[in-house]
Amino acid sequence: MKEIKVVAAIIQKENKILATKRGYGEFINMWEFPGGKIESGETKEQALVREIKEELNIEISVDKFAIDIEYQYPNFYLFMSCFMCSIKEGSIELLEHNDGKWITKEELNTLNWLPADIDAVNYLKENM
Ligand SMILES: Nc1nc2c([nH]c(=O)n2[C@H]2C[C@H](O)[C@@H](COP(=O)(O)OP(=O)(O)OP(=O)(O)O)O2)c(=O)[nH]1
Repeated sequence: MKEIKVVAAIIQKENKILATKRGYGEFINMWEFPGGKIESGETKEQALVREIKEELNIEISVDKFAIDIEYQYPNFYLFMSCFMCSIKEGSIELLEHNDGKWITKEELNTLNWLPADIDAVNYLKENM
């Protein structure tokens, strides 16, 4: 079974976090935390900073580890590390997603999240 290693950014601003909607592929129109696959030679933090620049055109600071998630999808096994982040510079442009919104803890349950993200959503319900 193929394994993929991904990093995801839970970007916080005041009491909200950023959710983004996938704009293409197998999971189109489901909500996620922006991020992507770790490339060889990168640390998780480096991968996250690179992915967020590519996807949202902002500079982030990676502030704190949040949660590690493992999830078996039908065609791959996912390892995903999530970090609490904040915006250092720039304003968001959705370069790869088709929607994005700042949501409160109470709104977490209103979105159709990728299945692996349920653990991160539960983490946020306890920790944001
Ligand atoms: N970025 C991100 N990916 C997630 C989350 N939850 C989740 O199951 N994934 C999965 C979906 C993708 O299969 C994988 C992330 O890979 P990716 O963002 O590079 O997307 P992709 O598969 O479209 O990659 P590519 O074809 O562009 O190389 O992890 C999440 O919250 N954020």
